[in-house]
Amino acid sequence: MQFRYLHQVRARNPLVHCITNIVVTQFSANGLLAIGASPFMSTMAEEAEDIQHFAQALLINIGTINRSDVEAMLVAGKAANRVGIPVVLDPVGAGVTEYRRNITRRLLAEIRFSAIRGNAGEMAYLAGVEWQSKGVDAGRGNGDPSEIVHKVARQYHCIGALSGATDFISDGEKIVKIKNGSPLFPQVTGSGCLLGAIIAAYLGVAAANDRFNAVLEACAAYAVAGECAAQGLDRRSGDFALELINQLALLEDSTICARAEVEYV
Ligand SMILES: Nc1ncnc2c1ncn2[C@@H]1O[C@H](COP(=O)(O)OP(=O)(O)O)[C@@H](O)[C@H]1O
Ligand SMILES: Cc1ncsc1CCOP(=O)(O)O
Ligand SMILES: [Mg+2]
Repeated sequence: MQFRYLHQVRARNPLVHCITNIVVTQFSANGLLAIGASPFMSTMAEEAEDIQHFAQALLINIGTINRSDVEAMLVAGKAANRVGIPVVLDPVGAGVTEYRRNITRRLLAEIRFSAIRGNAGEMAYLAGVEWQSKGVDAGRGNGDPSEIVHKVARQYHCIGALSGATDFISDGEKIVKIKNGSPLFPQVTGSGCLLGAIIAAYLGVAAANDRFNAVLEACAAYAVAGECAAQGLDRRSGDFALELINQLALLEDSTICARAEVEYV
């Protein structure tokens, strides 16, 4: 498989407007800088419309959402849809409380998302598949992740990306799995959220008819960077968080090409 989007991201330095959670804001911004994108973290409804006129992509992440964030997300999301830039949803903990279920329903009804990225629990909730999520973590379930991601992509007319030990990506027709990664990823809070931000950066440089490949490449690049970062670290998850940022900065399309284990399902 050819990998070419990382080069595009570095060449074009897309501005990614992130309305994200307070746990991960700095980590996400540093990860975006490392990959070659330009983060703009703003949660103000007052400027949310203006930003869409100069940003290349918008990320909406509901991890620690409050009332004013919801307002900013709706203003930003609708403006991004009007302007035509891609919008990514990270439905953190979407199904676990009535509050999050209501907000998720509203966002999905009022905004068209180009991609939705979540862990198995979050994506199973969106697909209406039985699953035991554990707060913001994936939890446990018997559902087939490839069916879940396919269902999310079909239902919301977007690219679905279900992350975990194996990542699954679908456009509602094709389904691909990526086996790269590291067990240190789930030991670092914000590692899923950063993937959502990087997907937004990749979509920010992709043509509208090539979004499946852009999301696939973003997931593969990120998982490969994690694999490189984990080398020799044993269980040192603190070092992994730092080294992941270093490896995103050092990553080359040729490394992704040599290491990525991508298979059609
Ligand atoms: N057990 C694992 N082994 C390898 N990679 C993993 C594992 N769990 C998650 N990942 C990787 O971690 C990144 C973040 O995904 P994930 O942990 O599912 O997100 P979240 O933090 O939202 O639950 C993805 O690149 C995924 O491939
Ligand atoms: C721990 C936590 N609590 C609310 S949001 C958040 C961050 C979740 O980040 P990620 O899904 O990337 O681990
Ligand atoms: Mg998450």
